Amino acid sequence: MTRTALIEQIRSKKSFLCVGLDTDLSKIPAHLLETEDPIFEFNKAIIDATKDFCVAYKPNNAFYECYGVKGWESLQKTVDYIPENCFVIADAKRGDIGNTSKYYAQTFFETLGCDAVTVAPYMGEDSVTPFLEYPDKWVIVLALTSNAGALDFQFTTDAKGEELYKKVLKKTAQWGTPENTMFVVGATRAEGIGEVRKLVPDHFFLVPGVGAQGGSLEDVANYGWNDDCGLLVNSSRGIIYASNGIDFAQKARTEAQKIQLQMEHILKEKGFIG
Ligand SMILES: O=c1ccn([C@@H]2O[C@H](COP(=O)(O)O)[C@@H](O)[C@H]2O)c(=O)[nH]1
Repeated sequence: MTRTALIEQIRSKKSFLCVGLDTDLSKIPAHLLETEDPIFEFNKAIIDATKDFCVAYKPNNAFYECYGVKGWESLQKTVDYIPENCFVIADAKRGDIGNTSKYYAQTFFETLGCDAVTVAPYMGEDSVTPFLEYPDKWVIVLALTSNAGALDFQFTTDAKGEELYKKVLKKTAQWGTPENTMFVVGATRAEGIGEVRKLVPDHFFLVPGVGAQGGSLEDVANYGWNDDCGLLVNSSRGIIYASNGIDFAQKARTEAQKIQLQMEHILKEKGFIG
């Protein structure tokens, strides 16, 4: 999906919500466990229930790969089921020497058919550029993450007092363009989002950390907004596990709609939609 098409989806759905498909067999309703493919059946119901309120879905690979071939099949069926007008992110956090990254790119863009894949940039330019060779596909670089461990490396400073995450941003932004590169910035780091926005004013951010991790949507919008919205805000557990009963899909729909309405309000306030 192109940037223009993504922006158009945000305008028409009045939403910049990404629903995270972190589908955990120990958390899904018991009745689904009796089906042939419980992960896919759960995802299918969640997608049907939330597709009116979000512009993106983000399956996290860990929840699928742990089941081997069967997990990959559930993932492939899920990606194939996601409507055409939704942006699909493989949250796989890959990146390796160039000739290996090339095959990761093939996996997520050609075989699986996702629009974007998350990449850890620690191995540098040759580990990221193979993902940038696909037209209309995206690399989403980990920049400032939402977890406690972000403090271990990302905020460490050099002799001039510059934090590592800022160096990573400045460098990785040069490898691609705002048409094929996004950055992961955690919602739990509101002021950090503002710092990142200063360095990369034009790029989209994928922002995990609202909902279960406690980040604030208002803060994200205040610090991370740009003229094209520039934000895809993810919530996984807060939506998909709103209930673990028979009503799970309906409850997920209600949660997604709640966030979409807050987003609509923000989009109006910013003058992005009428
Ligand atoms: O900094 C990061 C990068 C990735 N994630 C991922 O996003 C979702 C968040 O799930 P919630 O249930 O909404 O907390 C999950 O897949 C993480 O692996 C992140 O949280 N922070």
